[in-house]
Amino acid sequence: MKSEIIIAPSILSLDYSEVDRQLEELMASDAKWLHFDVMDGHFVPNLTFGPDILRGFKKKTSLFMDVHIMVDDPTFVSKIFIEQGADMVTFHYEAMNSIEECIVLCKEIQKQGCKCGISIKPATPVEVLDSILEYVDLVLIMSVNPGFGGQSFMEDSLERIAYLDNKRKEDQYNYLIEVDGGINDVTGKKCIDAGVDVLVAGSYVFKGNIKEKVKSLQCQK
Ligand SMILES: O=C(CO)[C@H](O)[C@H](O)COP(=O)(O)O
Ligand SMILES: [Fe+2]
Repeated sequence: MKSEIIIAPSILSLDYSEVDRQLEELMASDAKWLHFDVMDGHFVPNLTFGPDILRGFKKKTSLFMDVHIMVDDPTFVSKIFIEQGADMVTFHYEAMNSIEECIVLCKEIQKQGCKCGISIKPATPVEVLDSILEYVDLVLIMSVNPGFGGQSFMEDSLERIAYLDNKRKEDQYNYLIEVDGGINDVTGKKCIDAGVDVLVAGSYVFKGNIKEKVKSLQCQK
């Protein structure tokens, strides 16, 4: 079955002196999601947006809000962003004490009416996620070390995507597979071939013509 790839431009790379114009271009593009990177300066060495910024974006656009929290305390932070209208909250396995604790938080997020994703950094073996796969709505494979936009795609992410795609077919799970970091028209195509459903792209989309850049990433599975 063919399904459309979802493009999730990351607002980490938005030009904040031209937010209105860039958002309008984005809304006129084929992008259906907006990827919202939350960094706390501890889990990753960078600081980004708080919940008020999400509320502001919600007033401007009806794009699906894909909130990626790179924080030490996902239980506390997820609640705050759900209250401000997150449609999906994706937290990191590495920020939690165990996979059992991840499953508990996943269920709590879903109970609050939000979809839940789980993410792993490049150095974490993908198999650690096996027991949470039946519960999550999305798995996010980080294809760079989280913290900054503009880094190069790590090629071994492709095997991790293929593992999750096979597992989903074998065990009839329903999660989406998302990839984040160094995505452009070349690396994006490789990820699609490996089985990805959602491409996050920051610097690639916001440098140049946004509509054309989104289109160049969008193709059929
Ligand atoms: O989570 C992230 C960084 O931690 C961002 O979503 C990601 O880096 C997007 O930027 P780019 O497409 O430029 O790599
Ligand atoms: Fe991200």
